[in-house]
Amino acid sequence: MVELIDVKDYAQQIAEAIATVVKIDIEIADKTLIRIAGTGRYHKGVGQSMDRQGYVYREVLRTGHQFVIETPGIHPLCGPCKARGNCSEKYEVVSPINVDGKAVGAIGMICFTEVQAKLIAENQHSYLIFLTKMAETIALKLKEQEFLAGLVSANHYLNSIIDCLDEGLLTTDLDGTILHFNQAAQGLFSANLLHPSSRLDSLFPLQIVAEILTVGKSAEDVVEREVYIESKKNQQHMLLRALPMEGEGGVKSLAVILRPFDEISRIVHRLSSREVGYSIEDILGESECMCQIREQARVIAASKSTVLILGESGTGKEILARSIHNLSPRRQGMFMTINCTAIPENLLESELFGYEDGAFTGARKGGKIGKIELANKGTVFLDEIGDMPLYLQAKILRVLQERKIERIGGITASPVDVRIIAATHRNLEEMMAKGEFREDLYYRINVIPIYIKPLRERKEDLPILIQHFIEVYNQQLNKNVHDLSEGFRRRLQGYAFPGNVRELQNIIEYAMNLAEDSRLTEDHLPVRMKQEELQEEYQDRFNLERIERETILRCYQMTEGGARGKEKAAKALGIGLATLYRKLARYNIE
Ligand SMILES: Nc1ncnc2c1ncn2[C@@H]1O[C@H](COP(=O)(O)OP(=O)(O)OP(=O)(O)O)[C@@H](O)[C@H]1O
Repeated sequence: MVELIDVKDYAQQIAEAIATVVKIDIEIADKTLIRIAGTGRYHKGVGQSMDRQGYVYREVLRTGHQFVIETPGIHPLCGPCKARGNCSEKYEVVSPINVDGKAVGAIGMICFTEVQAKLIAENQHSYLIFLTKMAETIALKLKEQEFLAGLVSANHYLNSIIDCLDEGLLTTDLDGTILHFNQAAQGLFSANLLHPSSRLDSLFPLQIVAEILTVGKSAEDVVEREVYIESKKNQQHMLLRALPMEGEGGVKSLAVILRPFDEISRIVHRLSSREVGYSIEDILGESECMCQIREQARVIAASKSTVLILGESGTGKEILARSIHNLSPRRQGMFMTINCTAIPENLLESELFGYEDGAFTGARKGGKIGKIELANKGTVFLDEIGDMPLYLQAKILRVLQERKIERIGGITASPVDVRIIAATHRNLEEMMAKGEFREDLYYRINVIPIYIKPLRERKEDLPILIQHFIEVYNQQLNKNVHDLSEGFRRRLQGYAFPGNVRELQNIIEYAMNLAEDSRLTEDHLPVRMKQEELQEEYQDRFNLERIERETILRCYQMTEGGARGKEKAAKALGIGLATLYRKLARYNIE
């Protein structure tokens, strides 16, 4: 809030101007009765309190009205004054200085001679109007000062808001001269590079500057480009966004916003990671293989070394890779899955490495960042690496060796800090032997190999996995299944699960959809499983030939052997001697 004292110099000028014209002394006080301006004998007392003699002023401030005192010293208002009856003043006119209807001070004309007093008395009306106008002039100055102070504080406020931003923000006119910038922007550039009136082309490459300035031509265009800024400490990879600032009369300036690229990846990761937040505890299984894998994942998570996960489709290679990432110090970074089979070969390279502006016909303007670069400070999961074409294997090898990435059409390689986890269901050694997989890459990625056995070789994991998927689908399908028929169990136990855990999950989902009560039975199994011949173990258990061979062997072993033994065995088995000889030969028993 601006006070009268804040415009005291102006008040003094007004007081002196009036005094010069009317040849009468002027005295101005604020609302606390401090003399803030004065001429003649009052000049000395500027800054002092009028508390003990300013009784007329006090009344003017209280009422907000103008007062004319024709008999100072004996007027009733002068009652408490110590100069009462002995006052040197001859005539006094005091006007309030009103701001928004409130008296914030008072201005008075004080006569010390009879001549002055007579002059005012004879022209009282004109003098009163004049003094009122002067009071209004001071009040206006005060309002103006208040308005300016408001502007200054709004400006401070806006500056502190833009200084709060983590993003670098700068504004420029349509010719590329910098108008304004925030602290974050200043922190980005080398000393003295960024200052009011510096030029955009001293901060960014000419091509980017040209693109930024095109934004000024239309209020709708926005330009987004990657830039590398030579900052105070090092080179910084930033995303630049330029947009027009619409003002009165159209676009007169542009805003340029700079964000660190890493941060963008982190945001993408935060937004996309919710459904993929696997932890190592989500990898179920009591088999020795699974227990060892969980243990190994915990140990290797902290390292940066490449991991190669081997296993058939659906064994959980991807969830293992995600768990390793989530256990690692890189978990704040991105987990980027690249399925080398799913992406057409001609697109895979640009997906992985990105490209520069104009790298090839049809390339997007401004270029494109590749997935490996996007995952900087995170993990890249190269799924089905066995399906990666040989020429790309060479490029991946370079990333692993040099920790640098070069975009298609690029001339320089930029550093990239990613951990690679590769996976495949294929036999890379066989592929290597046939020349389908690079030997050097194989040894680079095979630093920490992890093999996940197929589900049929770790059937002891079945109960916990079945239980888990039943719980999942009880929730999803709003069911209450908690029991399995013996037949259901036996079918699953005997099944070979060519699709591994993924197939088991599908089977349970299917059965849960059909289940009408709390029990899953054989009837709920997919047709392919019901039609399936009894599976390996089952087949094996009831295989007649095997049983016959074992019976003959056990029986013959109980005899003393030789011709006599064979006779005894044939008799015990209830078959002829010739049949026994035939079967012994067939089953290779001797
Ligand atoms: N040990 C496990 N515990 C819990 N769920 C598992 C396990 N293994 C696999 N799954 C589940 O099986 C499905 C397939 O897993 P995932 O995609 O990780 O397998 P993959 O080996 O990467 O398959 P592909 O090679 O076909 O890509 C997922 O739904 C996953 O949650």
